[in-house]
Amino acid sequence: MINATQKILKTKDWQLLRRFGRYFVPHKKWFFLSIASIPVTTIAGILFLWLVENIIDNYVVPGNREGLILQIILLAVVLLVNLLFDGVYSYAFSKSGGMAIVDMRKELFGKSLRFPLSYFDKKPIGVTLSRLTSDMESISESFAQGILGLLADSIKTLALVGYLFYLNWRLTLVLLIVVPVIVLIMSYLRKKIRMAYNNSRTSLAKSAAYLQESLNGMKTVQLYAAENEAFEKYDKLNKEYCDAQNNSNIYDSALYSLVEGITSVATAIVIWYGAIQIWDYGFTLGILIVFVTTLERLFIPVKQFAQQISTIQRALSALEHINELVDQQVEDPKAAQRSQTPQPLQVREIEFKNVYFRYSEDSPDVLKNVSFTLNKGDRLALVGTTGSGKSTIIKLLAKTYTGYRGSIKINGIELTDIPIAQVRETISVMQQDIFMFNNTVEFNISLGRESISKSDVEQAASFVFANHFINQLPGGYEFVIQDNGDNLSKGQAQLISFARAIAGNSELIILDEATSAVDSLTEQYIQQAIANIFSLKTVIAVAHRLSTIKNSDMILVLEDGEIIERGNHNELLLHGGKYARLLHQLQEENKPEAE
Ligand SMILES: Nc1ncnc2c1ncn2[C@@H]1O[C@H](COP(=O)(O)OP(=O)(O)OP(=O)(O)O)[C@@H](O)[C@H]1O
Repeated sequence: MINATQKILKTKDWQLLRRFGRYFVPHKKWFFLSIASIPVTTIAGILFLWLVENIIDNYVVPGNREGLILQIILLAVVLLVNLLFDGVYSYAFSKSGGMAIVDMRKELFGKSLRFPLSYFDKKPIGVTLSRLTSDMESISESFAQGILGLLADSIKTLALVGYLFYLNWRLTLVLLIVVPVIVLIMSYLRKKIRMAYNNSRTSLAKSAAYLQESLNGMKTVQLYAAENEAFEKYDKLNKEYCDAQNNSNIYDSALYSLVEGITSVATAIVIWYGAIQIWDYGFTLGILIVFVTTLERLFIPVKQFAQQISTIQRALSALEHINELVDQQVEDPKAAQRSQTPQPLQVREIEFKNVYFRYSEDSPDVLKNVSFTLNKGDRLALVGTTGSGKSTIIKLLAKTYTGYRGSIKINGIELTDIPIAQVRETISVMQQDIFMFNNTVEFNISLGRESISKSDVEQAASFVFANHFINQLPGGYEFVIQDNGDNLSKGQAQLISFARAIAGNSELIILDEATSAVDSLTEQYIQQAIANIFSLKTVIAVAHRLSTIKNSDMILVLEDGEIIERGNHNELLLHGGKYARLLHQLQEENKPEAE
């Protein structure tokens, strides 16, 4: 049966199993305990049969009452030992498997926290979610029901077959004729099962991704009365999943029924041939009963083998999916080994030199020949129409994306040579789309970073004028912000994001200014907060506010990925080019703010 298992599993599967086998190493104690109990249960199983034969042929048939009780007690003891060690086997095996899967989940979640953001651009969150939840669950189930049973059953069956050969080799050979037939059927259906199961996992991941996206975008869905469309799309995806699942079940059932049918026919043949053996070769009744008992015992694992293989196929398919996560490059492979977070760089100079960038090989350059230099304390504003490449400059500097051509240096060191963790410690990005965690105001500012104390949080909030509104919230810093900041105004969320960036104490602040209009008091706070940040830090701002632009030392005007104008506010106004037109447009759009 082990050979059959090897045939059923391909080399790639063995590689997968070997790859994931390393998670068992720390729990090998339990694993070996379970393995050690297999010989005990195997010997107990054979001993049981031997005792049955002995009792029937030497006590029951000759009517020998003396000593029968002792034999029966022995039989019971052997059965109990068998049961006990069966229990030890399952417990220890499940324990090692369970712990290995917990470790695997922990490691992969930790790893996915360090996936490059570009990974999440390409893969819907729901897909990763489904890998870490349902695929893991599937492995855990298959592990307990598939591999666990298969291992013990294979050894027990081999021992049983050996014993049957010893009792009567002819009858045993007849019995074994069915095995190659079963193996052939299983090899044929294996591919189908794997394919069907793969399809069902993929459609589950798709529908999970859509579900997650719809729940996240619930407000938009409801406000645009798009519930029916969302429902229909989910219904379709759900049906696709159901169909894929059905397909997988059909192959599963076909496999099980075929094996069941073949074993029933084989049982009939064996009973017929066994009867002939009794008439012609003087079989004892004891051996006949042992054979009939063993037939059942032998075919139970053979039948389960089919089930176990299909469960293992499921696990392998889930492992294949999870393998994609294992193979996914993380942003900074050495980060996990570092015990301390790296020190931020003391920024003296940032230099972009002839930088070109495109998001993928087959798309056009979105940055072309971008060059500029920024010194400590400088305030740089990036302006330009939508899609001109402002945010891309920031994403490159923050190492959200790599693969630029040209040179980007901080303090003369090429960005590619600076570990990503150090870049992130050096730079704080105030994002336009602010993500709020379902947690307190304090957590949303500190983000749980150990180096940031409660007083750091309060200082940062006062520095950016967020303390005024925070103190008015019920519970102040303990006020719980709902999912994505639904119970805060846009302006308040912006102030919290300012405090979040300042609390990190980074020297270089990147401000991706939000365009959303806020009330005039909050606007005043925001402008004062930006003025405070400008007075203290080196800042690069994707600027939309006139005040931010005017207060910058240098303005870069971007168009279609290129810097078309550069200078300060007055110089650019005098020049009367794109900047002057953009400014005019801004003043028109935002009359109350224009000075
Ligand atoms: N993740 C991405 N994948 C592919 N293309 C992208 C991606 N992000 C941005 N782009 C493209 O790169 C170009 C520059 O985008 P970028 O976001 O830098 O512009 P922007 O000037 O910041 O615009 P806005 O003011 O609207 O935020 C655009 O054509 C955009 O479609």
